[in-house]
Amino acid sequence: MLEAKNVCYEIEQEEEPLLLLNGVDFCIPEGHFMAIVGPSGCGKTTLLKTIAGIITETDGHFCWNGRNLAEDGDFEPDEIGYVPQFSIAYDQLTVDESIESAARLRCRFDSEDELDDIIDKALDETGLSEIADRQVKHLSGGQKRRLALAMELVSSPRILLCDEVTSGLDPRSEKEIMTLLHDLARKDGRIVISVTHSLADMDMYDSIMVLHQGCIAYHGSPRTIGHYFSTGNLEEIYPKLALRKPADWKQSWIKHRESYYERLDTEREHKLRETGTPAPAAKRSVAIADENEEELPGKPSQPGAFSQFWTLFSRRWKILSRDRTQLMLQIAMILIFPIMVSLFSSKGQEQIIQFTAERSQNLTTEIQQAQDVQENRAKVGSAVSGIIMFEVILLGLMGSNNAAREIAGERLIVEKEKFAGVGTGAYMMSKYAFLGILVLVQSLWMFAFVEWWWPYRGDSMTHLGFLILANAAMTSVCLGISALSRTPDQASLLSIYLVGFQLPLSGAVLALPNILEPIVHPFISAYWAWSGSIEGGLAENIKQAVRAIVNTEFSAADLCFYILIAHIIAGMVLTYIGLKRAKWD
Ligand SMILES: Nc1ncnc2c1ncn2[C@@H]1O[C@H](COP(=O)(O)OP(=O)(O)OP(=O)(O)O)[C@@H](O)[C@H]1O
Repeated sequence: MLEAKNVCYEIEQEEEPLLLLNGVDFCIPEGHFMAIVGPSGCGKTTLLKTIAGIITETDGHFCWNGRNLAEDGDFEPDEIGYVPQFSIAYDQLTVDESIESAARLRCRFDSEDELDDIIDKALDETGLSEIADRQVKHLSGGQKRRLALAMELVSSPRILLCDEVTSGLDPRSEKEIMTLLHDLARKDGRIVISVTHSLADMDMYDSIMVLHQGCIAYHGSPRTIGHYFSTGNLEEIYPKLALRKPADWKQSWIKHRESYYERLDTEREHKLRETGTPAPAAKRSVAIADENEEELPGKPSQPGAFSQFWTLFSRRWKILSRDRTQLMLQIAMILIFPIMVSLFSSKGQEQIIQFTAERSQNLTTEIQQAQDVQENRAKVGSAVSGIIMFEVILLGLMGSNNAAREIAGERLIVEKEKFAGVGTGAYMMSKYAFLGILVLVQSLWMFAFVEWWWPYRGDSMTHLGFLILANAAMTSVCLGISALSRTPDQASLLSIYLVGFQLPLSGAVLALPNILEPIVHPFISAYWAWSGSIEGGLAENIKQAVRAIVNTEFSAADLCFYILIAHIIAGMVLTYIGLKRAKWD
């Protein structure tokens, strides 16, 4: 039994308190199918979110089978299912894969056969078996709603909360979804609460709650709603609500509540007798439940963190492999960026070869050609510095492209999956593992391709290490931005700015004013990768040539290494903080 006891939800708006839920009281027994209706903005979704625990009531509390959810802990993730207004399935996956992914993330099972049974049951209950292999992007609106329900059913929740799951559907699909919800309430004694705008087929519900500006104006049988509002036409209820203040409706309901609840009890007992189900001890209106009520047997528990990580990680690869645009962009960047560096490097190559050759000749020849060497040295220094910085900047750009939308672009799905029990750590590590592979492929290919055209003069492995770190640092920081941003566009914009500032603020082109350098450089990963690669890896004569043309001080390779690692860690911390914060809106 689910009870609400004087639940209020208040927010501050323009420094004024605004009561979105005003003393909501109700009691819903098992196997009950309830609609929450009311004019737009009356607080339906807010009530659903407080029941789900997505937002916390500012006064009052909910009880679930006698358990005070505010004091004794919220619902377990597998006790409650929440079908939001937005889609929670990836377009690139099939119906079957979406349900499988939901099941792997939410349920612990002993064998693949058990998993198959869970998936088949969800497909069967929602009537999706025949289109199990169809991709989500090809589903109709009604089929998508069914899929959302199927993804909730994998954990056999005792309460199913549905937010506008019939909105935008044609009358036939709407009826089908309502019949499905009705049947789901009848099965396993599940409570199904459906927020809806539609006043069609109200008879299918066991009870209807009418909300008016956060107050309950009515909660009772669909057969008595017309009598309560003194109208034979349900469409007239909303205009009638506007005729009285919400507080008056609330008082009126409190006065008449008991008699309407008794009628609801009678109807319920009648229904139970019809279906041959024994009546539970507690009636809905009395609000007394057995605190020691047993859990339904056979409920699957949550899977471990590694299992969730692996499901998320493999799902991410599957989505990438089927997302043509993303895949083509990745391939284009991986292939084209190194070609760009190599093309630009070809001009400096001749001088570098000459310069290196001259240095290897005997001393007398070198002195004779000293003037030429001086000239060449400037060209070589500028070419080597430019090529390394070009590689670093392009890898930074790839890093930003890798990560900027990675979390912000699927934020609502993340929230939904967290709500269903997916751990923040598992989610975060799946992103780092996925992006880590991209970083390695991008950096290795950039290094190998450019190396082939323009062999690095010095310790190539050090150079490679700094290229990987440059990409990893930018990827990690941009993932942090993505986790903290409100929208994918905001995350993209911030990340692009971050990349855009790397070159001018690195000091590779023009030295920064002395006063700014120590303040700005710690945040510029391109500086540390460029500096580390030059200081730590280049042959001494080339290093001297670079030093001669750059006014910026280089830092020791060890320091560059540690600062880039610090950038990666800072990105991880930001990502964790961003993921921990709930961002449903
Ligand atoms: N975080 C918030 N800040 C300010 N106002 C809010 C916030 N959340 C909700 N509201 C306001 O509270 C009221 C109730 O919102 P809610 O989404 O619960 O309404 P609803 O009945 O579900 O509306 P609809 O039927 O249009 O979806 C609305 O006026 C909404 O603008």
